[in-house]
Amino acid sequence: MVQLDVKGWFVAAVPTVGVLALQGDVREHRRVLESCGAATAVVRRPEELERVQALVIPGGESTTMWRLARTFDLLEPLRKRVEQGMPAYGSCAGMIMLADRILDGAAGQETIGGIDMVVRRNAFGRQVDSFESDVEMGGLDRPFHAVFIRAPWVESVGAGADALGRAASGDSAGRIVAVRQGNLLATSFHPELTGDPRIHAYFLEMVKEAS
Ligand SMILES: NC(=O)CC[C@H](N)C(=O)O
Repeated sequence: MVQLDVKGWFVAAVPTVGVLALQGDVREHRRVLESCGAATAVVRRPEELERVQALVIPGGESTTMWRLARTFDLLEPLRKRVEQGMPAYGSCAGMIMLADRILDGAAGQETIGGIDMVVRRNAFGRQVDSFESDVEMGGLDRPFHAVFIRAPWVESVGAGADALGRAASGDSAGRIVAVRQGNLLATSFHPELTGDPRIHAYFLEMVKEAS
């Protein structure tokens, strides 16, 4: 968003971070982003996508998000923006949406893609529906206490993607749960639910570097 002062002079270009609002915990992400000083907007239509400089894809249900993205003619515009380098962060269902390949998807389930990784849906959910674990994250000063809800895990990452975070405790210790590839970031867990803004702040640094 280009900002003008009262006389119409250009003062600064402040990136607006969109939150994909087809389904999922949109409000919680907006709250954390805004607490970190970001300007946010909801994205449900292609015109709204055009007006944002970055995008957060919330947790929820990836099969529903995929179907609604098709219905609202958003899937191709989302793919195009990601290909053009728009910074995007996906949490849980959002991680699934950013994966190039998924396992245990619904019949015909499509993603936006962009991160060279294989993500297994509901992987942790086969053990327990939800749990908490510390995550060791590259780029963060100390472990992140993370909440997982019917969460995916990352089976493998390709050469271009960086396994940024791994579960540090419990049965799933060592599993990849955070990945970065260029301007794209994905986590299996829900940092918007725990009151620790460091993942969102990390993403906003990525947005700043890209703009
Ligand atoms: N909390 C979540 O976002 C769960 C993700 C969900 N299991 C899915 O497949 O999309």
